[in-house]
Amino acid sequence: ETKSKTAPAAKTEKKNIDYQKVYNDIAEMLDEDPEYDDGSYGPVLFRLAWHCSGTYDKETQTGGSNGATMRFKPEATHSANNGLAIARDLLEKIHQKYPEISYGDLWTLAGVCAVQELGGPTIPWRAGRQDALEASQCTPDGRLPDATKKEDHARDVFHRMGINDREIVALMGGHTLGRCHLDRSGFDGPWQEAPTFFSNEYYKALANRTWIKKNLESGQWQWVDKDNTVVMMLPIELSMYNDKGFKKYYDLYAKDQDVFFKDFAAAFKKLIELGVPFTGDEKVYEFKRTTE
Ligand code: HEM
Ligand SMILES: N=NC(=O)c1ccncc1
Repeated sequence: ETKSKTAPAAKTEKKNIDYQKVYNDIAEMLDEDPEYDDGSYGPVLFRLAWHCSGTYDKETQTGGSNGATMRFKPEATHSANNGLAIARDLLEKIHQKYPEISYGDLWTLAGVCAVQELGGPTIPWRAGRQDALEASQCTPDGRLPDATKKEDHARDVFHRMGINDREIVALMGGHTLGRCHLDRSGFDGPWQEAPTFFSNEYYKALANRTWIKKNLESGQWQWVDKDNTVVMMLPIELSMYNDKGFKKYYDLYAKDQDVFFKDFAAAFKKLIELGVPFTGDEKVYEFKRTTE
């Protein structure tokens, strides 16, 4: 697999981009349509940041957030990325206001903003991603995880990125936000009852709810809570929860939200920085929304 060609490594820092203003504008946009899903664009923006990063392969050093190759087919229209044009189109409005920012920096900053503004931990972020000039050869096929598979598939996908077992379980807590959509993935519903609040409820749901199988009109099946069938889990998620190597971390995060927040922030920073050619002298931001 060949790396996509990126623009000359123009140092993004020298473009004097006011990243605080970009952050504030993204934060402002999150709840601009109260009718969208559960009232926030945060979850779909956060999913974009993960999907544009989760294609990384540490052996071939291909994929990842550098390049923002989801702007091009086949990635843009791949079924694993169904629904993410909503996020890319929302951020295109921000990019028109700040055309100097790379798409990879914009998409990952939006993921950080979504988590932080929805109550999650502070995630250190730095600029340095360059826009690819053309599509990458690495499509999501086999790179992003398949919800219908089992825990060994999850390990294959994340270990390929260089993400270890504890980091995998921490990152799965990202499902505390948002929901599945039948018309995007064929699955349906949220993982917890407050899907626009970042918390450790995802782990508590796995530990405390009683799960039964539900067949879906898409032809897929998923787990639903016996007592509240709105709340769901994907097939792979109960397989992961019951895996001996993963279970101790699920139990830890269900008991201690502070440890989850600390581990999630570190793991998500690692994920969105996979494969990015940082020089090492980029400024590291820890954003708080400001009103300038
Ligand atoms: C085994 C790994 C994973 C699998 C199989 C998986 C699968 C899925 C599926 C099938 C959906 C539903 C998409 C839709 O119908 O809209 C989804 C949504 C989502 N995923 Fe994952 N995911 C995984 C890991 C992650 C990770 C690591 C994160 C972030 C750190 C993440 C964040 C999200 C978010 C925020 C949503 C909701 C998006 C929305 O509300 O529009 N997922 N995931
Ligand atoms: N978060 N992961 C996803 O949204 C997803 C991953 C793979 N295939 C479909 C959807």
